[in-house]
Amino acid sequence: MDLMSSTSILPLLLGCLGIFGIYQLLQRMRIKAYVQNTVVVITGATSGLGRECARVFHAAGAKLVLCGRNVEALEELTRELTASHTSQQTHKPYTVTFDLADTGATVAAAAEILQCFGYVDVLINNAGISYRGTITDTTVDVDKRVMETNYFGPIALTKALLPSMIKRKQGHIVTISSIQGKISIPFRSAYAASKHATQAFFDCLRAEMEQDGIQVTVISPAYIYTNLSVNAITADGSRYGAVDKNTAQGRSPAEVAQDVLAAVGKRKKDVIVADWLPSLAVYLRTLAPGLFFSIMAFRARKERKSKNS
Ligand SMILES: NC(=O)C1=CN([C@@H]2O[C@H](COP(=O)(O)OP(=O)(O)OC[C@H]3O[C@@H](n4cnc5c(N)ncnc54)[C@H](OP(=O)(O)O)[C@@H]3O)[C@@H](O)[C@H]2O)C=CC1
Ligand SMILES: CCCCCCCCCCCCCCCC(=O)OCC(=O)COP(=O)(O)O
Repeated sequence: MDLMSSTSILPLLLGCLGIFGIYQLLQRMRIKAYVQNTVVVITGATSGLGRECARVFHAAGAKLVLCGRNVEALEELTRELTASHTSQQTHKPYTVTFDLADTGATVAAAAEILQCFGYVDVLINNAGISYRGTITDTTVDVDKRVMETNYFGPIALTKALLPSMIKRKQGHIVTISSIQGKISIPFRSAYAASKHATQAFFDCLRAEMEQDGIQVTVISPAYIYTNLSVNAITADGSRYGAVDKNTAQGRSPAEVAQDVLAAVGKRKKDVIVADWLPSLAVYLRTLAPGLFFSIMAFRARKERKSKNS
């Protein structure tokens, strides 16, 4: 009987593994076919997740337009990508420099971006800044600065590029939000608000653009080991300047960039890129809000106490 069941289970297991392998292969082919030779614009390409996305999409054969404020960093990345050798046919990236917090500059940059290859297939709104502070100490100017970069900048760029996508009846808007676009964590008010606004805007956009054949993907990662906390602004607008423990324990940006590529290639609408705890927190916020709020209040008390001691 044992022999019978093991001889019938083994081929079944091998069959399942084979089907899974074929499925994975087909998925990879689908992603590659979607990205190869497509024009992909990446904001915040000078560091962290944006730079890794540039590497991953370049290696997949995309035609890149790399955006940021730091010309030298963009040029250095372009040199690195141009010198890299893969079996895949790759394309030399263009660079466009502008400050997303400046709406006029962003709209002008959109025209420059369109001139690079004549059209845009995929826009990845990745650039962003973080923030740390108590609400009572934070000036409204700081709230506005975070919103300018994380919300108004990406929506201005998206609005400026949309007409050409609508004309072509083709395009894909990708936005890097955060778990903090779904749940709010104490002492991150401006950041969480900007990411919640981002989630809301791009959810509306997805519905409005469906008839025009334009895809919208919102990606919400948990902690990634980048310079985000170093560049974060504080209650008085000064730079935070340190790597937080949570950030240092986060996933590698190269790994998350692979998840971004997969989400784009599979035309996902909304993706959480996180381990079980942040994912559970998102569900808890919806299913047991009272419990979630108590946990956040406890977290705030604990953090305040450790700062004061
Ligand atoms: N790190 C994390 O734990 C997580 C990050 N995210 C999100 O991922 C995205 C990328 O962040 P990450 O790579 O971690 O952080 P980094 O600080 O490493 O990168 C941020 C990028 O945004 C650009 N940027 C910032 N301000 C502006 C501006 N005003 N105009 C133009 N570009 C600007 C920076 O370019 P410049 O050279 O011009 O400064 C830089 O390239 C952000 O949207 C962030 O919110 C989401 C969840 C977790
Ligand atoms: C059994 C119940 C468990 C409920 C657990 C609630 C615990 C809440 C954990 C919340 C983790 C959220 C992680 C969010 C990570 C994230 O998005 O941070 C990335 C950033 O956006 C960067 O932010 P930073 O704060 O580093 O500037």
